[in-house]
Amino acid sequence: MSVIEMNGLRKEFTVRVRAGRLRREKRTVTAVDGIDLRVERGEMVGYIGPNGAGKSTTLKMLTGVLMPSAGDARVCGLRPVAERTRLALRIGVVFGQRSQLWWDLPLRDSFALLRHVYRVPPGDHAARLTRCRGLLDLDEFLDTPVRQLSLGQRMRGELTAALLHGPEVLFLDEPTIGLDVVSKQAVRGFLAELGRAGDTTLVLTTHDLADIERLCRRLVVIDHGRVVHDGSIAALHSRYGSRRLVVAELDGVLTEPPTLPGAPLVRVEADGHRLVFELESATVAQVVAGLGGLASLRDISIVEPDIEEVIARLYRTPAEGKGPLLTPGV
Ligand SMILES: Nc1ncnc2c1ncn2[C@@H]1O[C@H](COP(=O)(O)OP(=O)(O)OP(=O)(O)O)[C@@H](O)[C@H]1O
Repeated sequence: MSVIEMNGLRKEFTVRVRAGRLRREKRTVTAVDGIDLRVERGEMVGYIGPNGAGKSTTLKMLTGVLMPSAGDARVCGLRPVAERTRLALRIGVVFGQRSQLWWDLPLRDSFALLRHVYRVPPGDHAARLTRCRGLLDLDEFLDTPVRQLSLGQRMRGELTAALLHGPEVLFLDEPTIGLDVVSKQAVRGFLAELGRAGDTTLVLTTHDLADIERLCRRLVVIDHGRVVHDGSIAALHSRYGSRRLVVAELDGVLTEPPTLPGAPLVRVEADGHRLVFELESATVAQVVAGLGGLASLRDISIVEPDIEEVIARLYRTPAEGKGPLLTPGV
């Protein structure tokens, strides 16, 4: 059995919108539009999409905060809303904008309280806390009231709080939003370590694609509440035709642009001393060999395709049958 299952999961909101100077009309906003997805134990899934795509709404349905309008979700075999209390013992949730810590208490006391809330055996609690203290460098601010923590420190506290009861699934909504480079690295390193251990399933929404590149082998992209891509980052690159580039620095300048089979020349820079080729079917070795016969090579480098660029292209591509987000209500 998959640890997360969604079958035709759908969520609509009824909103009132202005329709003229004094009139207001009811409209239905389709936030999640029939998602079918399975996540297996130990997977690390990046769940991304443009603003308003339906990411947070999906996570809220999976964590029992929101009731689906239609379809069905199961997390750890449980129905999130109907079995919310049981589910809470088996999942951890970190929502970047919200806190599960006690504002006036030092972190250490929040952690102690959580042990009682979740009825965690003292030995398990102590072992998990020791691990988090080491990996997330908590010791410096363990005795500081949460209200005095910086965002990065608080986020490290939130991650710890979400893990102390040993959840099987961890849902993270924008865990690195607003963090400085060092805190981001700490959080990513910690999550990567958690993923490597293999017993926690991770679902992560983020607008920071470096999070995804660092952490997730599987990428689910949603737009207008529908899945528009489900697969690896490499699959995304090949689907959108993004290829690696080879940049060759030459000692001299060629009189004619070189033609290399399987590696078209995409641009010439530095007054002809730098040539950039796209690797279509040729290998780097073939490009080097082909160029070596024509000019003296000073340096060669490979540029990986830029994920930001691919994702931007994906967001701009209209999904098949993508309807308007707002439909008149009934
Ligand atoms: N409580 C609500 N009432 C009405 N509309 C809502 C509600 N919550 C979300 N929506 C709408 O549902 C759509 C999806 O919102 P959601 O917050 O799930 O998107 P998101 O992908 O998480 O976006 P972001 O990246 O901006 O956080 C949006 O059009 C949003 O305005």
